[in-house]
Amino acid sequence: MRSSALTTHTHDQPAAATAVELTKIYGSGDTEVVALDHVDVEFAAGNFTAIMGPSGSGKSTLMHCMAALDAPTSGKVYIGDIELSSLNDKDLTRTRRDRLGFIFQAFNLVPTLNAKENITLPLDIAGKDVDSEWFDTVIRTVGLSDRLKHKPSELSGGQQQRVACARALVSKPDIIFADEPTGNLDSRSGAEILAFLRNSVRELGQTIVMVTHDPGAAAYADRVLFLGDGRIVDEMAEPTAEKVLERMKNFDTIGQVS
Ligand SMILES: Nc1ncnc2c1ncn2[C@@H]1O[C@H](COP(=O)(O)OP(=O)(O)OP(=O)(O)O)[C@@H](O)[C@H]1O
Repeated sequence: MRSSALTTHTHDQPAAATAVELTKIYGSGDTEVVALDHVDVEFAAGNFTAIMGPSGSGKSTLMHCMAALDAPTSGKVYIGDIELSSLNDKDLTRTRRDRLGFIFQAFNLVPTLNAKENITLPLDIAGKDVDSEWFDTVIRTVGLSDRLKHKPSELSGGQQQRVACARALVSKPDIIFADEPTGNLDSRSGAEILAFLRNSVRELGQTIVMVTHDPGAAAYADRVLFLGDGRIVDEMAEPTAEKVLERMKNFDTIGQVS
């Protein structure tokens, strides 16, 4: 069992999350796969970052290690100033619950609960009060005011993902990790979700890290990180879909087939 002492880490600029020399190796011997190879990265607070790269480049592994869903082989991950490997299981669960929000490709809603109940579920489980003013702001941001009594089966895919976005936003997490959040949506619903995520960064000050394969989705971010073979090989500020697509094409020309 690890110590529960919190290790502090000082930054020149406060970052919502930081990886230092983050390495993840799956398997051993002949079957060893280096999924992340000494990755150093900071995710600035109040920023929207997209992570792109060919299939197998380590995007999901990076997100899972940053989000305390998987443990690194070596290196450190910080959420704010908290170093994750310094936490015992209980503190890790609490950190995940209190400081992190998640949006997945599959909406992961509870079918028997209505939209409002799904949105407040994490707070209810944590025994925390719902800040009704904040709840209203979030609901307005994601445009769900007239759908709160509906069960997931009575909502479209886009509406269900809006519920998942609201659920992630409502507890005011330090950072939201989104894994292909528009992967199951038609392009119009996907664009709506991306606009909500963008708005939540601009208007609510939310920090978001999103894995995507879609250059159009990455263009909503402030910054795009490009992973190749478990390393950050490039990054782009003020991305456009065209610029991201061009950059992704370069991966193919150097043999990293997507
Ligand atoms: N549980 C695991 N066991 C063994 N190898 C794994 C495991 N998870 C991931 N890998 C390997 O680690 C590498 C990185 O995988 P990862 O899923 O992070 O890539 P990705 O960029 O998210 O890929 P995709 O775009 O296809 O989802 C791949 O070679 C993958 O096969």
